[in-house]
Amino acid sequence: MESTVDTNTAVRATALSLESVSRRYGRRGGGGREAIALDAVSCAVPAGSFTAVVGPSGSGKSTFLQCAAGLDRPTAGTVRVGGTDLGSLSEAALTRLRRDRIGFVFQSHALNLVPSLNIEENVVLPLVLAGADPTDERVLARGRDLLARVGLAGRGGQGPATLSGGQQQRVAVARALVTEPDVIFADEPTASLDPESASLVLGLLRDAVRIDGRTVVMVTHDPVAASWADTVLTMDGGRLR
Ligand SMILES: Nc1ncnc2c1ncn2[C@@H]1O[C@H](COP(=O)(O)OP(=O)(O)OP(=O)(O)O)[C@@H](O)[C@H]1O
Repeated sequence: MESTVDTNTAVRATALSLESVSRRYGRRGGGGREAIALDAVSCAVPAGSFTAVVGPSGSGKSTFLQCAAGLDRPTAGTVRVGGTDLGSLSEAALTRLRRDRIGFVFQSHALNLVPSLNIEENVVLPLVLAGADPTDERVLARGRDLLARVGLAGRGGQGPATLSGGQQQRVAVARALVTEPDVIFADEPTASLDPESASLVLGLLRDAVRIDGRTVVMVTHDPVAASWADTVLTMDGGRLR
């Protein structure tokens, strides 16, 4: 096992930190000005909190999430997840960190789940990718427990296509919880849902924070969704307001 988790309590109390993180994009074809999607952004997200990142279109929300979650590498600055400097990791180590210590819920339920796997297999997929035996009773029990938690007990043997969009997003939340990650990143998780389904998904994310002490960072353009968070970070022109 890699000893990447810092045992210093002060460090562990911050689940995610960005220090002067910038992400610049060169103009296509090389001419003209570069785009500064993130401009020296610094913030510290405490463990066990629910943070929403809001702001107008093009303000840098997606770039913030991509850099914070190790899906993109910043041009400058430092991102730490659970005390680990993502910039110090090789691509392979970064992939392992994303798999084991970060949970993801994406915007489109169609993109979240693997259609060829049943619902329970989707939930335990991060454990199986990390080497767990999918037939191990403890793995199966964990999948069943999480499906019950998101209100889908007994549906594990079905395919994702048999569920509504809102139900599929609840499966995605269950999967994001399965590894007990340091941070769960949610990118517009309710964008394609009706208000009732959206409330169920947001309630599950809030419970993950309140009951399990998980840390959730959610990008949204929806003020109602943002109102479920403890802290709202507002982006404007690549900066935090
Ligand atoms: N691959 C890229 N190449 C060039 N510019 C980019 C690229 N990705 C993003 N940008 C620019 O960076 C800025 C921030 O984009 P970003 O997608 O992070 O904003 P956003 O707040 O998530 O927007 P939206 O709410 O519309 O998704 C925008 O000006 C965008 O045009």
